[in-house]
Amino acid sequence: MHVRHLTLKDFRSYPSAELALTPGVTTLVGLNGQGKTNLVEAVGYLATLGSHRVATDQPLVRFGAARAIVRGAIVRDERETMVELEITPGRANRARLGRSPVPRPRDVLGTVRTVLFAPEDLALVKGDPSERRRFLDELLVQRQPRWSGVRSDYDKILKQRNALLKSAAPVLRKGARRQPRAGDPPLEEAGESALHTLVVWNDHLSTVGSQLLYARLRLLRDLVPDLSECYDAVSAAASNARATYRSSLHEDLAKRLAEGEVPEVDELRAGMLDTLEQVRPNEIERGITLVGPHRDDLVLSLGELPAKGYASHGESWSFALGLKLAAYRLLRRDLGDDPVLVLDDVFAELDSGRRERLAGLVADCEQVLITAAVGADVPDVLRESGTTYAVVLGQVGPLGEADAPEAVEDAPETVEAGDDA
Ligand SMILES: Nc1ncnc2c1ncn2[C@@H]1O[C@H](COP(=O)(O)OP(=O)(O)OP(=O)(O)O)[C@@H](O)[C@H]1O
Repeated sequence: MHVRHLTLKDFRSYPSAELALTPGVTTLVGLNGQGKTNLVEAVGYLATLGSHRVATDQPLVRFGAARAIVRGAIVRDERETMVELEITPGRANRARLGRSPVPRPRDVLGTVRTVLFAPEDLALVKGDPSERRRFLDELLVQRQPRWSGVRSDYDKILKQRNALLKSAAPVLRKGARRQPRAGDPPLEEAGESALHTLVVWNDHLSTVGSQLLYARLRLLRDLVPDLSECYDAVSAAASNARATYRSSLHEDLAKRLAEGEVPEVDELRAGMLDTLEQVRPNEIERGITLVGPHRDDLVLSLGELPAKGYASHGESWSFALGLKLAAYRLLRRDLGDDPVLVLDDVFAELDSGRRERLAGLVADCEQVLITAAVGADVPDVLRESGTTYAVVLGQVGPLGEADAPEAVEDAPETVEAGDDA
């Protein structure tokens, strides 16, 4: 698939912009702060309803404007679909597919799929577990959009359960060490009722949580062989790069998951319920849910060593890139179609060997969107086979022969993108 046309209205720094795109490689070159990343971020938003740079929508709306619009014409199997998202912070976002509004923005997921690699992805290796969970879950949703609903259900249940743990802590403490069984002496009424409510939330949490966990484990099983290959291809080393699942379930089950086993959903659900019972006093003490996919992690390792804390800077880059390229391959295989590959500000961070090898790996992708402050950082093989634009103060124009930053500053005319004309 590819994006044929991108329209922005009050998105980031753009009052308005129209950008025509073609299959193959498009490189956007410009000095810092000119609006290159804003353009590819918009493409990513169409695919994920989120940004790789910020967790909320507010910064995506041009400062002073009330709402932003991102619209893309997406071509897949020679059929074109228009997808439009209206971003209104503080209110429900709206979406259209073709000419028709859809009930919820997430109904457009799957129209365009992207794999985006950016400097922020270094956090996949060096950052908190939440970064790796997000990577897995976003890939899950790109693979099968219905997981977006499951994720959101899980988050809602978790929120409610945490609220209960906090609000009912004093009464729950009294019954914390007790399993409610027939014949037990009664707790005082409030404690009894809170405990039963907690048991109901355990049920919801484990039902939805086990589905999410199962989906993650299957995804990981499919991703790992490509991860090792992609890492080696980028770094030209035989590294044995691996990713294993670290679960918050009880030790026996967690050990099996770490070994790559994917038990049935029912077993995961039972394991989650058991573990919730075990940790109940601790949960009540702390007022948070300690078991479930939201507490899990992905352990990345190179040979015998964990990547986090041990991998060099270059190795960490290769690892993050390996994960993203593996995600690309997985989606390509699953969909029988290429997602749009976005490489945002990546080449400047890589040594020349990694640049050239990455170029070789992505040259056959249906559409690759690249941003770079210095055009010369992007391997010739990519720039020569595709189109290069200069981005200057939010204007996108032809670059011509030269690609030095000075030349970008002097880019003569602009096409397609412009002010609020
Ligand atoms: N919501 C917003 N409203 C107005 N301007 C914004 C908004 N968000 C970001 N900007 C501005 O957009 C400009 C361009 O940002 P962008 O990240 O696209 O630059 P870039 O060309 O990719 O630069 P770099 O090479 O440094 O990564 C920045 O100067 C930033 O201040």
